[in-house]
Amino acid sequence: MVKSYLLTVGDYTRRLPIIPIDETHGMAVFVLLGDARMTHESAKLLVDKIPDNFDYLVTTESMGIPLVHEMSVLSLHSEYIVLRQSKKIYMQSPIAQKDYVDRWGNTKNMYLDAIDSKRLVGKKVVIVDDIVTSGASMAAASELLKSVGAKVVAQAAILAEGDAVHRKDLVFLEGLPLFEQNGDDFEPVSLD
Ligand SMILES: O=P(O)(O)OC[C@H]1O[C@H](OP(=O)(O)OP(=O)(O)O)[C@H](O)[C@@H]1O
Ligand SMILES: Nc1ncnc2[nH]cnc12
Repeated sequence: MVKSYLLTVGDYTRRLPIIPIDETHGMAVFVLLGDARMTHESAKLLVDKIPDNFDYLVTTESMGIPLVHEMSVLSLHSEYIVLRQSKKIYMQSPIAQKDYVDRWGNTKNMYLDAIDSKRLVGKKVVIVDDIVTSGASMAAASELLKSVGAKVVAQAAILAEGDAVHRKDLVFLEGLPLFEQNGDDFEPVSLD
């Protein structure tokens, strides 16, 4: 019985609080933003696992941003691309991946600045995120990138949560279980 979950990535261990996500399930909350050591460690390990030969790392805001920044520095790529969750006034002709359904059942959009889309035509990209759960964000990013002519050569995340551990098309560092509620406590759902 646990109310927190100990996660180790490389040399660092974090105690993740478990919160209820519905009446019967819980999730261990992994917040990368602000954790410079974990970001650096994860970036170092992920860079070693993705193909060497790519043009851009791409992420969806927001938690993936520090990670792709660090991975770009480590892999000697001077630029990276961020897909936005809202349309910004300064975006010129933003390209939208519309109405994808996230794992909470919410309808979301994803936007790419047309300036970035021009840079991506025919380029090899690696999509990076902090965590993949339902895969909805990664799938929407992949569709959007392919629609502008980029070639997705790998998909990578620090954590694969729940059933995402079984994905063969995902490079990841660690599995993170989902949890079943048992009274006031939570038990991890097996990742097997
Ligand atoms: O595989 P999925 O079910 O799509 O879940 C994973 C996504 O959820 C989180 O992002 P969120 O949309 O919560 O935004 P954030 O990065 O700003 O926290 C996380 O950073 C991933 O992008
Ligand atoms: N376990 C988790 N912690 C924080 N954000 C998430 N988004 C999806 N799964 C998450």
